[in-house]
Amino acid sequence: MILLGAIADDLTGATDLASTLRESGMRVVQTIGLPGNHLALPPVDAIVVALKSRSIEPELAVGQSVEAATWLRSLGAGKLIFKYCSTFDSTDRGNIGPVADALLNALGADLTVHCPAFPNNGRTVYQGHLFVGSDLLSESGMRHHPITPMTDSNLPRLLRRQASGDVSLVCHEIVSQGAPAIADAIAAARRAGVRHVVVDALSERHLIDIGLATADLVLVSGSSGIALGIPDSLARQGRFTPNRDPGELRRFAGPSAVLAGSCSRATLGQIAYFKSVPDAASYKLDVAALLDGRDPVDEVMAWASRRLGSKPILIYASETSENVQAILRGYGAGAVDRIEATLGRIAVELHRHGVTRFVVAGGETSGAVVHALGVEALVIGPSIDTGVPWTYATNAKPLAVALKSGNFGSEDFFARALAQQP
Ligand SMILES: Nc1ncnc2c1ncn2[C@@H]1O[C@H](COP(=O)(O)OP(=O)(O)O)[C@@H](O)[C@H]1O
Ligand SMILES: O=C(O)[C@@H](O)C(=O)COP(=O)(O)O
Repeated sequence: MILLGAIADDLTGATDLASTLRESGMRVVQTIGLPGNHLALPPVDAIVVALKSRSIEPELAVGQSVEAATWLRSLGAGKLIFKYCSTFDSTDRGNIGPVADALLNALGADLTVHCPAFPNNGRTVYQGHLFVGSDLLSESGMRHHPITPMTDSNLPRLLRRQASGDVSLVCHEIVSQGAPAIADAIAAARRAGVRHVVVDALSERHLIDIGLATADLVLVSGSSGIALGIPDSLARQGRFTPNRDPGELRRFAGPSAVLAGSCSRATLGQIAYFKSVPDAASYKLDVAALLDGRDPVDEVMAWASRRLGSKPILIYASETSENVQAILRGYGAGAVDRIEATLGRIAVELHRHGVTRFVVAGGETSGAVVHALGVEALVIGPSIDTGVPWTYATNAKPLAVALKSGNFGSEDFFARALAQQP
């Protein structure tokens, strides 16, 4: 039996949430999609189901999310989290509003809260407006996102366009008074027939208070920040005792490797830093040659096998956004799938050559790599950086993976991750 279930709309977002729960003393497993019945799981307090539902058709996202919710409830989860991106990645068609509505219906619940704030990564909500650092969401890089361009920062307005039922705001003036004031405001919203309540949050303190104030809600939604207060609120209800070591660092013998397909600014900085580390070796895939039909895997493996075990290695396809745009103009949108598939095949070859620890940069890239490696579920270990833990495959021979959302991690992330797993 589990206490808590979560449905995440992407893989690295799921890992981010799972890591937040683990940091509060929960034993957590993340499944890659909805697992089959055969999957054997260790005893855990929470399960996070990582879907890939952020940008698929709303009907599909709704179907998969409800199926995941039904499974999590059948395992005993008394409370569910719907995790989406801290930049509220969605369009007027969804998928945040439709999925939240469908989950409310499936759970027989009347109201949920929404809070994408993630203060540690600069995402805050003030008067219902989402900020990325000091910029409104609509003035951040997210306004140019290729699939979910965010041109409005007003969360209640965004939700009114996507969801059914009334939307209201619990603003900073109330949130800053603490959990009882937030709970009163939510109760008033419920009496007024509101279905979706956006809650301001500028700090982790606010998020913890929101967790305490929503103890009786069966569904909460937001970024990983929404989970900060939940273990504590379950503990206060006498339902959870934090584990002293909820997912220890596991050390596996064998070499390690970094694979990067993310082209985000943070990842490009991490690659540049890694290349400056004495003794580290890096290999840049010739993406144009790959897309012209030359298979690079044998060449990469010849390069890697000379270094495996003696040096930390990085293999990457990542490029600046101008170069990526040029590749996409030249080779079409299908290019990204071929790059992802190639990194997946390289991961399989490296694993066959004894690599037991992978650091992977990029949400889609991580999906391709864990899929290629046949990973079905990951036990969550200690965090390397905000939102990025070491994780351990439950069904493969010794295999540790650190899946990094493109935007996450400090400059020395790769080197630091590998240093934790010497
Ligand atoms: N040189 C390149 N040119 C074009 N696309 C690339 C290149 N390198 C990687 N990609 C693709 O860019 C995408 C990056 O997305 P993702 O892995 O989700 O990273 P992030 O988390 O930063 O968004 C992947 O689909 C990857 O295959
Ligand atoms: O909430 C967040 O910012 C992350 O958990 C997340 O979902 C990141 O998504 P990608 O940037 O698409 O990896």
